[in-house]
Amino acid sequence: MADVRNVDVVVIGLGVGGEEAGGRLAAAGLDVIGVEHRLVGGECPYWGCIPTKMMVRAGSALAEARRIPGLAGDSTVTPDWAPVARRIREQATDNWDDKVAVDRFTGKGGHFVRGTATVTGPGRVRVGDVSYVASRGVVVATGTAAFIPPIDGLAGTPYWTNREAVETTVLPSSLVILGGGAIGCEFAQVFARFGVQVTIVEGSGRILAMEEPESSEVAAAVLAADGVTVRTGVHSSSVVHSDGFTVTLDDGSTVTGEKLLVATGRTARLKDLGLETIGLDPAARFLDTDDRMRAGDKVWAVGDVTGHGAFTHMAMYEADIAVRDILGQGGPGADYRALPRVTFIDPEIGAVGLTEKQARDAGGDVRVGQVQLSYTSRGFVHGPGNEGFIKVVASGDRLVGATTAGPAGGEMIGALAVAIHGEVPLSTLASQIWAYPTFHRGIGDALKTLA
Ligand SMILES: Cc1cc2nc3c(=O)[nH]c(=O)nc-3n(C[C@H](O)[C@H](O)[C@H](O)COP(=O)(O)OP(=O)(O)OC[C@H]3O[C@@H](n4cnc5c(N)ncnc54)[C@H](O)[C@@H]3O)c2cc1C
Ligand SMILES: NC(=O)c1ccc[n+]([C@@H]2O[C@H](COP(=O)([O-])OP(=O)(O)OC[C@H]3O[C@@H](n4cnc5c(N)ncnc54)[C@H](O)[C@@H]3O)[C@@H](O)[C@H]2O)c1
Repeated sequence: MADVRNVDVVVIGLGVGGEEAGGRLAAAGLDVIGVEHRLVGGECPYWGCIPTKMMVRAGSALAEARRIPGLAGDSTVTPDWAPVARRIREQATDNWDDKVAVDRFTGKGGHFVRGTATVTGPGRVRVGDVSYVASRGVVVATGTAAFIPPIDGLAGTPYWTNREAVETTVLPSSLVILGGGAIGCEFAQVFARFGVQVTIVEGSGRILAMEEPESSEVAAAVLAADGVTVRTGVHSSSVVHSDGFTVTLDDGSTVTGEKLLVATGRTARLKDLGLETIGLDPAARFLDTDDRMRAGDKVWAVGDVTGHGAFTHMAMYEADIAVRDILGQGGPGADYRALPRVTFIDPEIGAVGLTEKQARDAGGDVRVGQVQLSYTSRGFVHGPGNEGFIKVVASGDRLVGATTAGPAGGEMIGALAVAIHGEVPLSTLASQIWAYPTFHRGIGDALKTLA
């Protein structure tokens, strides 16, 4: 007979979104159960954003040092993975121990339960032998796992996902990466800069296919300059592992690598959650939500599971909306027009809102402006490492999308996100003063070319 406990809210999954929602609700005085079966904090701090950006930082340091000749003298660069692996263990992940994060949650008044949660009915969640009955409701924040494509021979081989790639203390001599999205490209550049022979196999016609075609071109050029082989428009038909991996592609060619990293997208963790007991489809790719993050009666969903964009800032944003709704505080509902994202290769590729194609498909009077970063004063001064561009997409008298690729591309995009979020008229942007000689002054140049 299960032990039954009455509470206010159960949060399933204490990753980025769940920890934010649960912590805030507990701090507001609700009786909150937070359930996590792995590590509190989720993918971002342990196998995602934080450790991978430490890797990117290390790779960028090597690249900058290699740019010294011609700019500032001579340099000899000897890459060593040991400090990167150490920093990931000691500073990012506490060796994959979440004590600090658990204390952070309980310090706000949340009740932490380590285990796997299953929904058993409206407002009801079971963890082990305990059934929780949540009077206010349940927040589903179970995130995503790496999607493993059904490639002949792949299952059962010791392939890497992002988790093994982050945890590695020893670099392979060669690496095949399946998938040229953000994960594939970020890892490819880092590992290549540390001397690994990297091959990306991307099924679609271009890497970073979700972004502007110009972003894909810049990414392909800089990855090639770092020694990465990029194969696009080919899928792998089979994988064989013996000493290393041999991947056969559907054009009959093969690529080989000591290791194989699968970076072909993510799958929402919804399957074994018991969603059918509350009238939701466990086979759905993502959970449909309204603008208050409600997925059903007394059920909220936040973060990667909603499919609005697998980003930490999205999980935090949606958690905030759900918290306000549960607490009856009102405020603005979800608005995804100004969703920013940054692919952390060098140059960083920042983007916000719609691509040119998405804007044209949506109809309206679409105009586009663009400037190459090397044509701006700051890009010229910067010299080596100044690859990139700024592209702005307008519909009517407002911006609806933008891309900022370049050094600090991820910082530049902030200005354009404000313009889109705040619906700033183009005439107001045109009269703005942009500091000289900054990279972001190129935004003013790009706006002048709108046509
Ligand atoms: C390699 C990589 C790099 C990334 N880099 C960036 C970046 O630079 N910037 C950025 O914005 N985003 C980045 N992301 C994406 C970011 O990590 C995710 O968007 C974010 O973690 C989503 O948060 P979440 O709360 O939705 O899910 P998660 O962080 O995945 O958390 C979900 C939690 O739920 C738990 N859980 C699942 N099912 C159950 C259950 N039944 N019972 C109990 N617990 C359960 C899981 O163990 C997990 O801890 C990256 C992702 C990867 C993989
Ligand atoms: N900097 C960041 O914010 C950051 C970094 C990493 C990840 N993320 C998040 O994680 C998500 C997942 O990243 P991702 O790169 O795995 O997914 P993705 O969907 O962005 O890219 C996956 C790529 O794999 C390709 N692909 C799929 N099946 C394939 C196959 N069998 N063979 C070859 N190619 C195949 C797809 O065409 C696609 O281009 C991203 O969408 C992003 O939201 C964000």
